[in-house]
Amino acid sequence: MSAQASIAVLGAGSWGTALGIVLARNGHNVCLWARDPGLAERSQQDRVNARYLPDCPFPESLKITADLPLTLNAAEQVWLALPTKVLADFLSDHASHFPVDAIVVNASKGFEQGTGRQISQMVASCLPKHPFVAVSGPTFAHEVATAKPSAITVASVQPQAAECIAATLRNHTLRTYPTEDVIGVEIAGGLKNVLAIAAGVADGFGFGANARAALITRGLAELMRLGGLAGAKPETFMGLAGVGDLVLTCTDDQSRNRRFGLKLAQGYTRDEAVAAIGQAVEGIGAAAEGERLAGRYQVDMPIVHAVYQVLYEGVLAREAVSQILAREPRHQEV
Ligand SMILES: NC(=O)C1=CN([C@@H]2O[C@H](COP(=O)(O)OP(=O)(O)OC[C@H]3O[C@@H](n4cnc5c(N)ncnc54)[C@H](OP(=O)(O)O)[C@@H]3O)[C@@H](O)[C@H]2O)C=CC1
Ligand SMILES: O=C(CO)COP(=O)(O)O
Repeated sequence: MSAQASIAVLGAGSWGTALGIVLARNGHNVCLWARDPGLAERSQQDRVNARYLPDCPFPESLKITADLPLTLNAAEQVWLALPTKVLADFLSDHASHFPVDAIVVNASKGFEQGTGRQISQMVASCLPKHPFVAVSGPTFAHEVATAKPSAITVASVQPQAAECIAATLRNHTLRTYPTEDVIGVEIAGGLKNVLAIAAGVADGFGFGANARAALITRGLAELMRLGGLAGAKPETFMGLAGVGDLVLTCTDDQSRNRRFGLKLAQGYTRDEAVAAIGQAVEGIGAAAEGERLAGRYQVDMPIVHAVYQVLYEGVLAREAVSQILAREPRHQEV
C-alpha cells in the first residue's frame, strides 16, 4: 500500500462525505460515490456537499461522482458508508466490481435486516478474499469533518489491515485505536443506536439526568451480556466503540437516533419521526435485529425490547417506560 493511497468512499451522506474530506486532507486520492448524479455534479462543481455537510469545503484531492465503476477503478481501499438496510443489495449487485486486492472498510453501524448478521459477515459472504476492517466510535460526522479532536476504533482480525487503515485515517485531530475484536465493535456500534432512541424518549418525557445515566449504564449491561455470548471481548464495551459511542449518542442532539426518540416522546409516529429527521436512523432496524439476537442468544435485553415494542408493536412509549420501571428488582450484574 502506497503512502498516498487511492481510496473509494461509497455513500455521500454525512459520514461518507466527512470521511472523504478527512482522507483527502490526509493526502490521499479520494473518490466519493453518490447515488444521485445531480448531487454529485453540484458537489463536484461547488466543492462542497451542500445537502449533507454544507460548511465543509472539499480538499483538492477529493472528487465526487455518481459513476461507480470509475470510483472503484484501481482503489486500494473501498470504504462503505451506506445505510445498513441497503448494504446487502448493494454488495450483491456490485461486489464483483471491487478491485481484487482492495481492503474493504465498513463505516456503517447496524445489522443485516431480517437475519441479524453483522456487517463483517455480510461482507465476508460477498467478498471472502478481501481483508475487512470496521471503523467505529464516538464520531459525529460534522465534528470529524471540521477537525474537532476525535478518536475512533479500527477493528480487523487481520492486524496488518487494521494498522494500514489506522495509518490512513489518523492525523493530528483524529486518533485511531486498532483492535482485533470485530464482533464487539460491531455489536456495540449497531446497538448503541437503539439505546440512543431510548435516551431520546426518556429525555423527551423530561425524566431527567438520573434516568438518562441509569439508561446508559443498564443499556451498556445489555450490550455486554449479548456481546459475551456472541464472542466479543468485554473490554471492547468499555472503550471508544462501546461506552464512548453510547454516551455520545445518548447525550448529544447531533445524534439522529436520539432526536428520533425525542420526536417519539412528542407524539410523532415512527414514520413521522423518520420523515422529520430526514437522514439515516439506524436504531430502527437495529431494534428489530437486537430483538432477534436477544432471542437467538437467550439474553435479557429489556431496554432494546422496549424500543422494539414501541417501534414494531404499537406499544406507547410511556407504557414501555412504565413496564421497564415495573420490572422485578434485581441485583446489579453485567
Ligand atoms: N453521520 C454520522 O455522524 C455517522 C454515521 N455513521 C454511520 O454511517 C452510515 C451512513 O450514515 P450517514 O452518512 O450519516 O447517513 P445520511 O442519512 O447522512 O446519508 C445516507 C447516504 O446514503 C445514501 N443512500 C441511501 N439509500 C441508498 C441506496 N439505496 N444506495 C446508495 N446510497 C444510498 C444517501 O443518498 P441520497 O442522498 O441520494 O438519499 C446518502 O448519501 C450509517 O450506518 C451511520 O450509522 C457512523 C458514524 C458517524
Ligand atoms: O454513530 C454516530 C456517532 O458516533 C452518529 O449517530 P447518529 O446516527 O445517531 O446520528
